[in-house]
Amino acid sequence: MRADVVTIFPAYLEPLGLSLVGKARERGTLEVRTHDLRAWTSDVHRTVDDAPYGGGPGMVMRPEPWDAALTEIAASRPGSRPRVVVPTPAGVPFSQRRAQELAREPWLVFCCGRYEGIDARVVDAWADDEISIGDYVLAGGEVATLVILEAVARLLPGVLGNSASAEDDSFSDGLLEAPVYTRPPVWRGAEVPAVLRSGDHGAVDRWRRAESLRRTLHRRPDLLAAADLSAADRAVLDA
Ligand SMILES: N#Cc1c(N)n[nH]c1-c1ccc2c(Cl)cn(Cc3cccnc3)c2c1
Repeated sequence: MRADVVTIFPAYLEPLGLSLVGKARERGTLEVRTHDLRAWTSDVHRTVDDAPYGGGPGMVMRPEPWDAALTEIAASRPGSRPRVVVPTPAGVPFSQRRAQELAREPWLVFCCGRYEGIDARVVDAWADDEISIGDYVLAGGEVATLVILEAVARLLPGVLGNSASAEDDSFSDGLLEAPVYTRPPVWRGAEVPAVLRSGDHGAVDRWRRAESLRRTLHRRPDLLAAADLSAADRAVLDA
C-alpha cells in the first residue's frame, strides 16, 4: 500500500516513522509520502487560507493549492487512482470495519486540513471518504490521519507478528476485548484469575468470551445489537 499525506504540518506525521507503521515501511509493506501543501502555493507568503464567505470565525483553506496538490499526486501513478480520505468533524464515524475496507486499497491519499476546514468544493471534487475519528474537536486532520493510518497499517499482511493477529482484535468480533494479565501472578495482593493459569484452553476461551460480553454490555451496549451472539453468549448476558 502507498499512502500520501498532504498537510501544512509535515512534522506532525513523523510518528509514522516509528513502531508498527515504521516497521511496515521498512519492510516495504507500506510506503508513506508526506507533502507540504504550501509547495503548491504561488504567492510570496505561501498563503493557504482566506476568510470564510458568509462571515464567521476563523479561516477556510483555499481550493487552489489543494486542487494543484491532489492533481499532481494523483497523476504520479499512471493508470491508478488513489482513494482520497478527508478527516473532518462532519465525517462518517471511523470504525474497525472501515479500517478493514481501507486496508484493501492499494493507494490512499489523506488531506489534512486546518483552520475551519477545506473549501467544500475541493472536498466535493476529490474526496472519496469524509471520516471523523470521534465526537470531540481536534485542531486539524493530522491526528485523525495518524489514527486511521495506524489502524489500517496493522491490518496489512505481515505487519502484526505471528503472536498477534487482527482477527483477535477488539471489535473484530464486534465486542470489546477481555482484560489481559501477565506476571507476576500476584501483584499488590491482586491475583491473576485462576482460569488463565489453569492450562485449560477451552476454559480460558470461555472465560475470555464471557468477560468480553460483560464488558461490552456495561461499556458499549450499542455494540451488542450488531454482534453475532450464540445461545451461550445470551446466557452470560442474562446471568
Ligand atoms: N476527523 C476528525 C476530527 C475530529 N474527530 N474532531 N476534529 C476533527 C477535525 C478534522 C479535520 C479538521 C480540519 Cl480540516 C479543521 N479542523 C478544525 C475544526 C474544528 C472545529 C470545527 N471545524 C474544524 C478539523 C478537525
